[in-house]
Amino acid sequence: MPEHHHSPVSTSAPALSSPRALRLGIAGPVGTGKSSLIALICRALGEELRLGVITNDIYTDEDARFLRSAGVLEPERIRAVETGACPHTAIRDDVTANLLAAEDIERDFSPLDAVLIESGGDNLTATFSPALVDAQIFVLDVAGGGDVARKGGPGIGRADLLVVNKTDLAPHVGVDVAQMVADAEQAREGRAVLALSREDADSVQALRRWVLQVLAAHRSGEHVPQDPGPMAPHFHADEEHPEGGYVHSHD
Ligand SMILES: Nc1nc2c(ncn2[C@@H]2O[C@H](COP(=O)(O)OP(=O)(O)OP(=O)(O)O)[C@@H](O)[C@H]2O)c(=O)[nH]1
Repeated sequence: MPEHHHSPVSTSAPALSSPRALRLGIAGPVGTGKSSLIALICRALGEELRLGVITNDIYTDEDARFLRSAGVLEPERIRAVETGACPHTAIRDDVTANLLAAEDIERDFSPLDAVLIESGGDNLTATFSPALVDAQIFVLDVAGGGDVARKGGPGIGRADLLVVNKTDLAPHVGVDVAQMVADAEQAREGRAVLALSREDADSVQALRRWVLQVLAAHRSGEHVPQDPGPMAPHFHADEEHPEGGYVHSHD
């Protein structure tokens, strides 16, 4: 056999010249609407962009199943990482499982424009490592109270976009959305804040524009991934533990 052989891969366009998919993280406390926001992005952009989704849950693939049943993307384009432990670890300290999932989905559906990665867990300050995502959205909702945005934390203060979600509920929970957005803008020193509701088409359009803008900046090389900083120490419930759980941090 000769030493050399012809590669079936075209050599005219080196793979490195096309930037890989934008990896966009979505974090935020439990129930603020992360899965729903991913569904909104898929509905608003699924026709014009090639998308993939990765969800993180401790022991289930519940979020992935919700998104598959919402019918916003082909089911194969939605994958679950079961973290088996603190889901924040899988997006912050040991991102291996998520990186592998991102690389797999990018390869299987090549080329993809963006991969949306949903954080699991319940912590108010969960942040993604810039080793995993190029940009991140932090989601709060009005039902969590108007004060949350003002109190801040790494995700709230320094994510690329802060979403104040479910604004349609504001009148029912006595929250002044304009005030909550103003407080958030102050806590974020002018970084982007978006008041969102799935009931408000204009706000969904604004979310769509933001994603397209970040994608364009990622492709042109203008976008520089930021690290919002490690999340604050937090409590994990654990039945086996004598005190019912333990506090740990991701420094
Ligand atoms: N009124 C209203 N409800 C919403 C909106 N977006 C999401 N929800 C509801 O909020 C609840 C939580 O939404 P999810 O998308 O499951 O939230 P999540 O953050 O992914 O939840 P976990 O994965 O459990 O952390 C669901 O009952 C949604 O239907 C919204 O814009 N307005």
